[in-house]
Amino acid sequence: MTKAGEGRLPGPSPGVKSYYPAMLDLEGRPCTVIGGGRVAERKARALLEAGARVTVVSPVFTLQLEAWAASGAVRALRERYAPGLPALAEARLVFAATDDASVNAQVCAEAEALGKFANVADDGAGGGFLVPAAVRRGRLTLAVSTAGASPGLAAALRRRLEEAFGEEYAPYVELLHELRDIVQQAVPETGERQELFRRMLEWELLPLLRSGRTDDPAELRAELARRVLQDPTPGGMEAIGDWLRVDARQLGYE
Ligand SMILES: C[C@@]1(CC(=O)O)c2cc3[nH]c(cc4nc(cc5[nH]c(cc(n2)[C@H]1CCC(=O)O)[C@@](C)(CC(=O)O)[C@@H]5CCC(=O)O)C(CC(=O)O)=C4CCC(=O)O)c(CCC(=O)O)c3CC(=O)O
Ligand SMILES: NC(=O)C1=CN([C@@H]2O[C@H](COP(=O)(O)OP(=O)(O)OC[C@H]3O[C@@H](n4cnc5c(N)ncnc54)[C@H](O)[C@@H]3O)[C@@H](O)[C@H]2O)C=CC1
Repeated sequence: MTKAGEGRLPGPSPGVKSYYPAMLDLEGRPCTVIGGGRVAERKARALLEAGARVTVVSPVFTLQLEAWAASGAVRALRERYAPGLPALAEARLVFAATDDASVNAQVCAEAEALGKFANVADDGAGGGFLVPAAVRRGRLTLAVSTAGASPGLAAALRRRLEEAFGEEYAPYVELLHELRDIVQQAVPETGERQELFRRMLEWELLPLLRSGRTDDPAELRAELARRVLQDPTPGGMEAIGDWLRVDARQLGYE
């Protein structure tokens, strides 16, 4: 560990664009996509998955965007982009996804002037933020970005992550979340809590949760919660680890 004041000042490596990774809560927040093609549809889909209020602006939409508009999932404004658009002024995030580079640049400039972050489909360096390729497993998100160097590589790595981190991670993370809440209530001392969390990560839960291996993740969660509450100590966590191994053997994995 370096002492305060020592070493190189934090900053991007020379010559390499260094983006700041963040998880945005867009639930209920207005976001506007300019354009109605394939790329606009992909951006709109990700926004809907995040619970944003989505407006799309374009004279023409894909069939999927049309369907979302008809069902009320998105608001569709059938017009070409022009500066001063209220849907842009009210948006938290702006996406320029038309096939016209000059329109995308205009959208980007207007968003910038209004102090908004924009994503520009044909100019990664332009707008303020990029969209990474992402794998979602419940509360777990794995995101990959190449800072615009190769979106195809980001997508390929996403596919590899999808294989390596299966659906079982969703109940796994849910389980850790629930047990974490329990330990936070039961153990007042931070250092002790950290030790328990560390040991929980050593439990062999993932093979148990892999599809078809345990009947009911909620039942397993309840049983683990009971055991954690009974003995919230490092020894208790060790004992649960042993119990899980025995259980795993009974289920026929070892
Ligand atoms: C800069 C960025 C801006 C942004 O859009 O945020 C951007 C820009 C551009 N993409 C282009 C092409 C393609 N993009 C994809 C796919 C994705 N592109 C995404 C993000 C980003 N793309 C941002 C950088 C992300 C990063 O690097 O970190 C993903 C990850 C997320 C998403 O869009 O949802 C999503 C994969 C999702 C997934 O599969 O999981 C494919 C593959 C496909 O379509 O299947 C191709 C064709 C193959 C190829 O060209 O590689 C072109 C050239 C257009 C042209 O030449 O005409 C530009 C413009 C330029 O490079 O300047
Ligand atoms: N960032 C990314 O992931 C990718 C970006 N691209 C880039 O994104 C651009 C768009 O790609 P696609 O969606 O496949 O094109 P597309 O041709 O399917 O769709 C273009 C859309 O822009 C709309 N549009 C055109 N002028 C407009 C205006 N003045 N106001 C509002 N809407 C307008 C059209 O109505 C159409 O809906 C491409 O030209 C390419 O440069 C391409 C592939 C991936």
